[in-house]
Amino acid sequence: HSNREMWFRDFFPANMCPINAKADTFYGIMFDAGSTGTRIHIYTFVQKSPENLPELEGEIFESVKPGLSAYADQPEKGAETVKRLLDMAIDAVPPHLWKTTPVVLKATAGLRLLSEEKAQALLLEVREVFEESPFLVPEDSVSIMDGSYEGILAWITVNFLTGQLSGQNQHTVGTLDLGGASTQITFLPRFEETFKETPGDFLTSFEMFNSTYKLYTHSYLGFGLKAARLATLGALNMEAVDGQMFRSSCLPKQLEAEWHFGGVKYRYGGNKEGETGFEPCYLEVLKVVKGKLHQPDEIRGSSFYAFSYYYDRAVDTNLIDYEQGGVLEVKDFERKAKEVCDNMERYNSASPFLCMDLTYITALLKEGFGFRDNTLLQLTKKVNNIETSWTLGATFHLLQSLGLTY
Ligand SMILES: Nc1ncnc2c1ncn2[C@@H]1O[C@H](COP(=O)(O)OP(=O)(O)O)[C@@H](O)[C@H]1O
Ligand SMILES: [Ca+2]
Repeated sequence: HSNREMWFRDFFPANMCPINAKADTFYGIMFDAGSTGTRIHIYTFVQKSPENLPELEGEIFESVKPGLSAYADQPEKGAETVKRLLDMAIDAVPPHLWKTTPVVLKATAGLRLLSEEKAQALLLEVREVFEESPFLVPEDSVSIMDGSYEGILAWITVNFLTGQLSGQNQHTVGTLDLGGASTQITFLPRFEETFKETPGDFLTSFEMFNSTYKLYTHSYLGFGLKAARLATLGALNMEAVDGQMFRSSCLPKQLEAEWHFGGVKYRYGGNKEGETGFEPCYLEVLKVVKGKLHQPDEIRGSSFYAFSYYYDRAVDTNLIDYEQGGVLEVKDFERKAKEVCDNMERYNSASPFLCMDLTYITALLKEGFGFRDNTLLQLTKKVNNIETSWTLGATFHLLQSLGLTY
């Protein structure tokens, strides 16, 4: 707009100015290619004045299952799922803003676990879908995200949404993300001790909104909930063994079934003659986590935000409400694990993996990260109606790199 057209701006409060209402709205499209599903987040921002940060106005969210890695041998079909989601953005973004709206896809642990060749074939097909769209396709718009970014960006999202990244008196909160194939822990250390006793590759400096944050973050590949199921069954990285039956005391005795993950078929079942229940199950699961994770002393007493499968399993067992979320203690997961595992017949109609999943979450929190029984977990799916996902942090980072914000 020329200055002449905008002369009346000064006569209106910014948010009532008739031109402001639309002229300074812009969009960002971020795809989360997770191991269990692909999701599109279309964010709307409003730049109310040039000297302030743009404000997040809203989000449109949609998802499909399974994830891209399920199309390891049909990359074109995989990219087709992305195209269908991108069509939503065509409807959501006004046509005159298409060519300035960036679109980016970041894949997480599902693609990290595929062979380089298969992963690249998928990414290439997705890139073609983007190039054929009317949106702005930045360099490197389709990639596998580094695990440490996954944690950092989720931390940025949660702390931005809870208002901890603006103004003084920042009381940031740590984040726990439990995906299908990997799990992340991220927090801002308060004690010098933590920096001293932490391996260097668990610490990253990150710049956002004119501040530098030195964060503790790590992504454990193969420690997501579904990968942990395979590890517990002894089936992780066992692609070669066809038709083998994997048994566990964490599954209903009479169960025999098949399961597809990452394009591989697994047969699994309960301990027909042997033991079942929480005690033997906990011992099995313990083998997967014990001694495998770094335990920062500082986190033992502090509270964390937890989402993804922590949230889903807490909902499944009525520990929290699906809409509201809630606050739990680590020991609540253990109590539920015992209840479910020691009464497996009663929970048969739910997922046969419920006992194993809850037991794994308990072991991961206690023996993996070293949390106390009474550590508080804030379970949230949305804050102010925005999904608590790394995608928002990634979109801020993207806007920053495009010079649209700082
Ligand atoms: N928009 C979302 N925000 C936060 N978590 C989500 C969202 N969509 C799905 N999830 C959760 O992510 C978990 C699945 O992890 P996923 O992202 O597929 O695997 P990974 O992170 O290991 O690649 C599920 O618990 C699912 O509820
Ligand atoms: Ca994820």
